[in-house]
Amino acid sequence: MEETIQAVKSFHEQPDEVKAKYYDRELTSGVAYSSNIDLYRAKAATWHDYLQLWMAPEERAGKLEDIPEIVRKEVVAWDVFATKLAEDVVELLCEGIGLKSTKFKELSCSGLKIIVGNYYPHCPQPDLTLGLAPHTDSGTITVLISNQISGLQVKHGQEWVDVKPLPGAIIINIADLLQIISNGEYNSVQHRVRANSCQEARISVAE
Ligand SMILES: O=C(O)CCC(=O)C(=O)O
Ligand SMILES: [Fe+2]
Repeated sequence: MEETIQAVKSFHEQPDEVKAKYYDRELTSGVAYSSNIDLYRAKAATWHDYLQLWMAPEERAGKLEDIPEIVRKEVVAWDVFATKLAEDVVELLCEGIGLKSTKFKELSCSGLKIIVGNYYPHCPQPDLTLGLAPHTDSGTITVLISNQISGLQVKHGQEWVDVKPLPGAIIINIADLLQIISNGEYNSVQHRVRANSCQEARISVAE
């Protein structure tokens, strides 16, 4: 976990010329490095950069050599770990509503896997924007880790609630597809990230 976060940090802290090779706003396959996803839609630029890596299905995933070397080993290891964890959690969620444990896997039929390495640099005017705008994730579930800088908030009723970073913690977000295939028994969680007011960058990795 620590190595994955550190590798994502190292990628983002390289000189712009190195990262520019990966700059791409077409996010439908392979490897793309970009910043504030809603650049051309939102009124205020959200304060974050990200490295997006398609890991599956095979026809969308880049070749192993296309993954920037600075994160390659860590990201591949994280993919194995997070995939197994996600499968185990999805089975438990299935059993949790009285279905046989493989039911969601049969229904989700997506097999999409995307790793996003987020980087939230210090924002000099954090009251004027967000790190990442409110959204729900599109897949089944998201496995999320971050460094110890706060910022993630989830919507609970009408309130935005801070998710306090805990050392070694892994966050599981229910996403849209699971809400659909569970007939709304599980709700896709709205979340956002505050602009980072700390001097140290906030790093998160979502898959
Ligand atoms: O940075 C975070 O904690 C959340 C990231 C996130 O929501 C996402 O990548 O979809
Ligand atoms: Fe998200």
